[in-house]
Amino acid sequence: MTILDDIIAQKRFEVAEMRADDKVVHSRNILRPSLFKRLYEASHLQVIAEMKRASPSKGLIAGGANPVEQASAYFNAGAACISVLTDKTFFKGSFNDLAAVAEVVPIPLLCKDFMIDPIQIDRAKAAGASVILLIVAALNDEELTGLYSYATGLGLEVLVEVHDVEELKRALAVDAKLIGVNNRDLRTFEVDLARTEEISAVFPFGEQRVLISESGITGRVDAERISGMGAKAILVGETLMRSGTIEDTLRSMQVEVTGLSR
Ligand SMILES: O=C(O)c1ccccc1NCC(=O)[C@H](O)[C@H](O)COP(=O)(O)O
Repeated sequence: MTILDDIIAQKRFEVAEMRADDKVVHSRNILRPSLFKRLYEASHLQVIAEMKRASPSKGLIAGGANPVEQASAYFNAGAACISVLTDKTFFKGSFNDLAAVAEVVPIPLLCKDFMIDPIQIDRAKAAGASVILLIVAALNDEELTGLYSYATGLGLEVLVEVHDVEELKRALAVDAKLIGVNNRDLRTFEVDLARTEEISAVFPFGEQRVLISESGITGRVDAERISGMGAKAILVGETLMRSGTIEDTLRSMQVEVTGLSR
């Protein structure tokens, strides 16, 4: 069993609980700008800034973090999108965190969770998300297609996460526009920015798609390296959560995109 298997087993249990319980966290439904458009048109690397208290690989990162304060700092520094980890068991997050952030920032909002069932997508939307995550490694082709069309049918954008070229092919088969490469192997926790390099070498940049690099990004030097690969955005959690100067740290990563991205 890998950690991803453990997480998915927990999600099956949570989905059963959601079906039995009609308690839904609602947020005001604010119309948010398109994340795809924002990233596609960007000349500088955009930051998807994550609210992350803990993780399976690092344990406690910022246990007492306040999602509203964190998101406000991200917004003030020009984040393109805010990602909120809503998983409770492994990341100490919640849909309440997402709903609280939705109340205070007007930019795209990503519900970062391990989606295996439409009811989770309903909950994400109700809590104010405008973007959801689908992890190719956690879904078969039928599930990926079904959840992708369910989410887009609700007017949500979908970030499809891949880790290798085979998974990229599966993401392209559902016509994903926002494709994230997770530099962290979710089975072994090994982090290597070369994962984004590998995917960027075969990425169809000419087809109105954007490449996003996720995980293990520690600062400006990493951002410069990734911008040279043609990625339009980075998804950053731990580095921002541990920073004593969140706004400066975030701004330092908004470097010019130097790679071929269109
Ligand atoms: O972060 C983990 O340990 C982890 C383990 C298993 C599944 C997912 C995991 N993280 C989710 C993410 O994708 C990251 O939170 C996100 O990309 C930000 O990563 P980082 O900047 O390294 O905190």
